[in-house]
This record gives sequence, C-alpha cells and structure tokens, in this order.
Amino acid sequence: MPHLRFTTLVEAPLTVAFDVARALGRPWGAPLEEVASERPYRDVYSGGRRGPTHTRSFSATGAGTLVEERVEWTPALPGPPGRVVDRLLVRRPLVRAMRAHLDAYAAAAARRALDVVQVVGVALVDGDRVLVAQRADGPFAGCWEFPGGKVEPGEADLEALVRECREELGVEVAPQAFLGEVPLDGVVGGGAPGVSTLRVWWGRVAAGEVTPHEHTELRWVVAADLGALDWIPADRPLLPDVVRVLDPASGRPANDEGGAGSSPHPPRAGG
Ligand SMILES: Nc1nc2c([nH]c(=O)n2[C@H]2C[C@H](O)[C@@H](COP(=O)(O)OP(=O)(O)OP(=O)(O)O)O2)c(=O)[nH]1
Repeated sequence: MPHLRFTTLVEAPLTVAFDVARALGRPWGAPLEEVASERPYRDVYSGGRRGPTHTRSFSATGAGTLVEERVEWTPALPGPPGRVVDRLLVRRPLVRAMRAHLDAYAAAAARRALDVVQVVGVALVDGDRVLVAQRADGPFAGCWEFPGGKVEPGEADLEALVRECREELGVEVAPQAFLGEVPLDGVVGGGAPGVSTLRVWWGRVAAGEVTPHEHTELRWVVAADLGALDWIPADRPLLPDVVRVLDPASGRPANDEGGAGSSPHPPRAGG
C-alpha cells in the first residue's frame, strides 16, 4: 500500500505535543474517524475502506517530543497509470500540505509549551546505587522521588535540574543521558490538570556531598531495592530505565549523550 512517513521534533512535552496535534487536525478535507487514541503516545485515524489511514506516535527525547507519522492509502487505479495518478494527485499535494501543516504544528506546540509548568528530575548514580529522596510535604509527603522540581520561566530543563540539586541537595550535578518522560495527572504550579510532565535524566554528583535541605531523608539504593519503595506513582514507569543505568547487563544500556532517550509508557495495543 502506498504510504508516506513524516518525522517532526517538537519543543514541547509529550502531553502538549499530543493535545496540539489533535486540536489542529489534519491538512486534508476528507473526514477521518478515530480508530485508536492513547494519550499522549499514539493515535490512529482512518478514512474508511478507500480513505487514508493516519497513524501518529509521540515519543520523548531529551530535546522534546518526536512525532512520527505515517499516512497510507489505497490507490484509485491499479498498475502503472495508477502510480502516475497517485504520484501527481495524491503524493505530491499530500507532502506539500503536510510540510506546511507540520511547520505550523511545531510552532503552535512550542508556543503552548511556554504556558505549561514542566517538572524535571535526576536519578543520581554512584556505582551501582541511585539517590532517592523522601518528600517532606504536600500531597506526596512520605513518598520517594527523584530530586528535582519545577522549571522556571525562561529556564532550560537541564539548568533547572542543576539549580534544583544545588537547592535541595547542596551539590553540583553533571546530567548524563535523558531517561524518559511521564505525564503528571494532577495540577502542577496552578496549571491545567494533566498537562505537565516529569522529564528525568540520569546524572552524577560532580562536586559536594548530598545533604537533605528539603527532603525528610536521602537514601542511596541498589536496583533490587528500588521497587519496594513507596514512590510517587508517576515515577514508577521510569524505574526500569533507572535499573538499566545501574545494571546495563539487565537490558539495553542507556546512551550517554544527554540527547535522545526512550519514553516509558505502558505497552501499546497493536504496537
Ligand atoms: N521533584 C520531583 N517532583 C515530582 C516527582 N514525581 C512527581 O510526580 N513530582 C511532582 C510533585 C510536584 O507536584 C511536582 C514538583 O514540584 P516541587 O515541589 O518538587 O517543585 P519545586 O522544587 O520547584 O517546588 P516549589 O518551588 O514549588 O516549592 O512534580 C519526582 O520524581 N521529583
């Protein structure tokens, strides 16, 4: 079946990239019906038996959300004449329309992201142990989390991470690779519920000794002890990625570039 693929990197959290994509729709007139929607990871729309099928997947990277799209359709005519008609009347206009649409989409998502309070965290690793921190107050008091906090307006994610670790732990940290991103259900920083996400890197302490300035307790734990802690629920999907850093033999090793990473999310129906 003829198809086209498009890839766009959007400077926005997963949730914003997904919501804005859906709000903008598609750059063609034919009505499509939703076949699947797994916010904020994937959606599929179909135009029926002869219409196009449009599949989008959203994955987290250190630089933003990677949106991968596939449009496939049934050719109107069979054989070589069908291929010519297809190229001139479907493929070319579709590519042109999608490019313009995706440029506008990336800009709109990046603009919307400026209004969303983002949370960053760091899994600080020392040998085979990772630092976990027990929250002192708020609705998650007593739960364990990764040090970090809200990104301030105009601040880059990694600047926020370094600042938060100075404030909370009294150390300088060197972020290494991006680990993943999880949506936060509740209200963060007074924003709309369900739009903020937690983006987590792993890193090392570059200078100083960790001291609990804001947490009840700090603990260095090995991979085997991570699961038993009473985590903030949002953090749990990130644990397998942390375990891979602590024990690369347990799975795919995390890359060391601080750029791209994987997106921890539940298995997707139908791949
Ligand atoms: N720091 C951190 N926050 C997390 C994690 N998981 C998770 O759901 N959160 C939530 C809890 C809070 O609603 C929000 C972070 O807020 P925060 O209170 O730590 O941010 P902050 O340090 O900037 O605090 P403040 O200036 O507003 O007092 O993200 C995590 O692993 N680390």
